[in-house]
Amino acid sequence: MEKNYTVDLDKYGEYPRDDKESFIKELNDIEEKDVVLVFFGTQTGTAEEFATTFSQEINEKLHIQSLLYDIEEYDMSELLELPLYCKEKGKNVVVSFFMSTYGEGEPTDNAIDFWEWLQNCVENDVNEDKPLKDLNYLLFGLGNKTYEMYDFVGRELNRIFKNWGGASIIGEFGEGDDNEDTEGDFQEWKEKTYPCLLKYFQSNTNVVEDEKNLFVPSFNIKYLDSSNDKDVFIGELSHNGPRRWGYKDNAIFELNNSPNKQEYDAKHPFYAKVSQSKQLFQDCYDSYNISSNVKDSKLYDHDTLDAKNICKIENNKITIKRECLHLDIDISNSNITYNAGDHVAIYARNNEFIVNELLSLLGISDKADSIITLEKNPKSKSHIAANISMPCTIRTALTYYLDINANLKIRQFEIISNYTENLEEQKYYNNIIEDFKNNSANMEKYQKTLPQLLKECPETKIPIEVVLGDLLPRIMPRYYSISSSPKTNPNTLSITAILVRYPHFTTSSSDLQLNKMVYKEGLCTGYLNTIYKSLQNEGAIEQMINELNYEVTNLHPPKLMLPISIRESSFKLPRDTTLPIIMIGPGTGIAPFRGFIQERMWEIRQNKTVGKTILFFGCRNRNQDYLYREELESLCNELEERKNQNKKSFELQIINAFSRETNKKVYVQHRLAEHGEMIWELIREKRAHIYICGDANNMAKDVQACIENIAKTVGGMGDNQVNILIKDLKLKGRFHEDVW
Ligand SMILES: Cc1cc2nc3c(=O)[nH]c(=O)nc-3n(C[C@H](O)[C@H](O)[C@H](O)COP(=O)(O)O)c2cc1C
Repeated sequence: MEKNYTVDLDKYGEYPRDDKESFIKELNDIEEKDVVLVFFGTQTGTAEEFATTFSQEINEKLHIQSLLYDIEEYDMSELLELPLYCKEKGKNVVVSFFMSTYGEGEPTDNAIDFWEWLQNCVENDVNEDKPLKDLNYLLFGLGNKTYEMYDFVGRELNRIFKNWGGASIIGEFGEGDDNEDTEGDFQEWKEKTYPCLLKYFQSNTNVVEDEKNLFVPSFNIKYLDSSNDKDVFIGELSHNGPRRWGYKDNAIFELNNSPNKQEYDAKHPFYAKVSQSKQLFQDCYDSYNISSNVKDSKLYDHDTLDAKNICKIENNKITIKRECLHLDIDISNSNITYNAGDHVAIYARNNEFIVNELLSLLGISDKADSIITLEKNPKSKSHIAANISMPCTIRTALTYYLDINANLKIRQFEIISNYTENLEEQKYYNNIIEDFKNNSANMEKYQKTLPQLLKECPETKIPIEVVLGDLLPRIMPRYYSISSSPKTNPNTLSITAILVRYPHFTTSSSDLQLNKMVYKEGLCTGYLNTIYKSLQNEGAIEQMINELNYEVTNLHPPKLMLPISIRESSFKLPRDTTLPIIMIGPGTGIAPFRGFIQERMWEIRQNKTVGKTILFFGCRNRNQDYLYREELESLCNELEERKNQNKKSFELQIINAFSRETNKKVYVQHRLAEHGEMIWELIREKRAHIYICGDANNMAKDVQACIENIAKTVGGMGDNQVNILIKDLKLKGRFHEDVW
């Protein structure tokens, strides 16, 4: 496309990378004059789901063309050119953003380039020019109010756009609070936004909500009779093309087409062998009361989820086993490096049994291994990109690309409701949609996955192109704090994962009464558990190697290997090893601290001077869920012995809070308060670093409040001084949080 409009872009600085697409070019390729551009910045997929819903709904319900974009893939500096381009071409464009906040008020990984560029522009003070003065925008920020920097990215973006002269077409911006009800917030925002959009585009269409069969699938499915092996995706994420695995010298390795040594990153994870895995809890259970409106509490799904061994129902109570896994992941020959405190991304896949179950419920078991592609449906105005890498088999799409384990959201119920002729089922879907409109919190009742819903509503027949193209979100990587130090073993990286399991109650479509118990497993921890269990079988690895074959319809990534990549974190030990550290990490919050302690042990064995190292750890009971107890005790003994032998040693103090050992609930913050004087001395006089890891909702806040209280009671500070102290500690990198 020839650009015959000019803006002096030089002074705004280069966009961070030059491999970006041009959205102006794509805008130019379509005939429509009125267009909404929809960008999303997401880490775990919520912003993408909202952006997709928004984009689809304005196509379907408002009949306005929209284009949906992953912000990472586009040169966002074109925003500055957009007003002029529109003027010249007579286009009417609204840009919309769905942006999540991560870390401590940071952008998501896919928004980093955009964010860097924006910051650079702000530093260069371009707002003098009001470069966006003819740009109309919409913004929905996603965050969680328990974080200090709530919706920082959304708020900051709104501030910058306003400064640059942009105009929000609804006069404000939306925010979704994950701590309360993001979906409800989104619904409210849409209700305000849709009439404004129609008004803006002077459209005569009304928002059509209740008309049936409005939904037009975005794609048609095409079955490929045969396909070149090399083109068929078998579950890999990389844009660089399919991967193959081979086996040589006792090791499985990736057969790489490129002669260069492979660099592994988020788009191309490394398939790592799990070299060791073990259970860390003993006899630990969670108990839930079964409410009186559950008519028939019996276990369901027990074949696929091993429920009989995990849950018990007795006396109106359901008891679910708590388990925590330790996995050592082998990263030798990968070139991967990490630091203690970094995160590892794990790319989970769906449970094989549930995939088979879904295939059967969809009535397409016979087509599971057919190679397909999705092609744009000419009848649809939708411009969404499919969430799967194509061509691939239907089984591959449902195993590796699409999250079939996620609870359905309202938009999905709306789509599904188009695909049943059964009056009971229709009534059921209408009820859910109505209930949600009355109060979005009602969705709590309808937490179910697609396979669960199809079991309840067998007359619902959703075409596979809708399931693959419109219905299911993509599987997003899950992040874990690494629980080891590379200093101890550069070829191993460990994770500590508590298995996510909780009870669910299903309804039957005919009476809307809760009537069956289902126990639900988290996607990634369920996957880790499958690997753990498989590795307990003798000969598991040999069997996996035998399964590596080269028939395209049978090809899959090695089943027992974990696709991983590293995400750097600012949660780091002080470079000066002599400084004391205070670590507070109950439950799996201990993970990075295991790495920190390993690293300090390594330092001392190298004869370095290491400062006082204190860990506050909390759990229920020392005999059930005290993570790494033996290991920690043995390290304390080793240090004691070093002292006795007049070798260099350091003080490792483990202070425990066991919440269920006595009648009184004791948590880490209580133990912290008991040691107030020592904590204060370490902070004020010894330049200690403080680290908090674990639950963001309660623990992290209570711990910070406790430290503030120590500053007041022991340090004699007033409220103002305490605020300054905490800000100062954060600024100087002496107060770190890794919370979720
Ligand atoms: C590790 C982590 C850090 C987070 N940091 C923040 C934050 O600083 N501010 C905020 O408002 N929300 C924060 N959140 C909450 C997310 O923004 C929120 O859950 C959002 O809905 C996620 O959207 P996504 O699925 O599109 O990534 C954080 C969440 C996690 C897991």
